[in-house]
Amino acid sequence: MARDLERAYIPSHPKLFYVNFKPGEFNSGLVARKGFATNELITRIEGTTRGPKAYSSVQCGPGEDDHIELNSDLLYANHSCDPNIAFDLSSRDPSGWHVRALKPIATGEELSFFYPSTEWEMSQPFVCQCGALSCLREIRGAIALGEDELRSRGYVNSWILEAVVQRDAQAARNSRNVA
Ligand SMILES: C[S@@+](CC[C@H](N)C(=O)[O-])C[C@H]1O[C@@H](n2cnc3c(N)ncnc32)[C@H](O)[C@@H]1O
Repeated sequence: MARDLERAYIPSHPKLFYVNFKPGEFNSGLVARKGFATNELITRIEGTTRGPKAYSSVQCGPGEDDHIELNSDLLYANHSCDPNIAFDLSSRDPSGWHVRALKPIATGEELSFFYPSTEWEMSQPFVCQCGALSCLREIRGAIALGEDELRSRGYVNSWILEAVVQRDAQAARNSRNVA
């Protein structure tokens, strides 16, 4: 399958990054074609379409229907527990959605973001192979994480933080009611 995709591949952002196709399912990744400085805008997130939640979609808000397909090489950005880019979709105006660097990135480095920073509950949870010292191992989405854990990964979209705060406040109310 990766072979067929590779044969038909037309880079969407040829000056910024490319897809490193690897054999097998879900093994490919996105690689920087140039260096980026911390906080540098890498690209705006444009040309997206709304769709159902899927392994390929990115959550763009708190609603059930707030999922987009990226329709570009950004699809191949893998998850890392120690990410070097952020998918920032917190703006109410989609023209403000963008990808930026969270740390200095060298040419040839893989670009990866922290999936729970956009996803409340992954459609396809997986065992993480990012290799980071701080690896969480099982990636299920923000639903499985505490606020501090989320905040420690560089960037979290606003509606994810709000959902975590609401969940924790509800849990605190419930435990007070039981006591
Ligand atoms: C949107 S795709 C990312 C591109 C994918 N690697 C590919 O080749 O199509 C998301 C899927 O990639 C895989 N993936 C992404 N990051 C991963 C990681 N850190 N460890 C293991 N699998 C990962 C998972 O199967 C996940 O459902």
